[in-house]
Amino acid sequence: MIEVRELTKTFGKIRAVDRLSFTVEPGRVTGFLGPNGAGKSTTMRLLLGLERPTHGQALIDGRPYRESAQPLRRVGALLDAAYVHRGRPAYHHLLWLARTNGIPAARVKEVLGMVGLDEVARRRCRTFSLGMLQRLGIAAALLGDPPVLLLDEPVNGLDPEGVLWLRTLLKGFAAEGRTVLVSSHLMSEMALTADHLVVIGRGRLLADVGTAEFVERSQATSLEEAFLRVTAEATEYRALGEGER
Ligand SMILES: Nc1ncnc2c1ncn2[C@@H]1O[C@H](COP(=O)(O)OP(=O)(O)OP(=O)(O)O)[C@@H](O)[C@H]1O
Repeated sequence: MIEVRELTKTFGKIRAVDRLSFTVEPGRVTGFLGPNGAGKSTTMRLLLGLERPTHGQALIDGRPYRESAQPLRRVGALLDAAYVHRGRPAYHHLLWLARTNGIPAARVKEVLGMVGLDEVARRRCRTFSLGMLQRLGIAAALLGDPPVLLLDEPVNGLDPEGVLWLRTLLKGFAAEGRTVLVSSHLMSEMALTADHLVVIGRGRLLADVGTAEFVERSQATSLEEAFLRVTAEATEYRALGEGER
């Protein structure tokens, strides 16, 4: 389980995450939504110990991620697909990750097959398209067969077959009782993939609710409409509040 408790992160005067609290339960896909700059990536970076909270806690199974001896076996994460050694072949990128986490080399071939990159595994990462890099990043996240997946906009750049494959994979993961947190701006895809949503705006929690209920509550006909309504209302409310102070 992922737990965020009263989490706050400021960068100078910018409050990227603002007293945010939510939990991500196992057994379902949780979509992490919010407009540009809402604080999704910062929250994920805090969960992975890549930033230190100004206040509050970001925990995975009750502990900070930094304390893991073999982190890839605990959490599979994809934050930025371009964050690879460009001169290294895809196979070696994964092999290096596997070796540092006590994962057998045979698993590298397995995940390359799972993400459909086996035929290009010996090519250097710099020759990869965005979609291929995303697949490589997902392969890295799957290496340790982790109980928790944390993916920041993994759908970007994937072709239609890749989008369907990822949707099936995430749902399958959740059905096995694992925990999945996935951010995306693609509302139609999130409507198909996510059972539950955590929606944030300007670092604050706007909704922590089932996907169907989120749409119903906003009296919208689609997730896109509900999302636009909820985030616009929050912006108006904040602007009003700030004007009154
Ligand atoms: N290292 C940093 N230094 C200064 N400001 C930062 C830093 N990282 C993030 N921010 C700011 O924090 C806020 C939240 O950014 P974040 O990237 O977490 O949002 P996001 O929801 O992931 O956005 P997007 O959907 O555009 O990816 C933004 O105002 C951003 O400019």
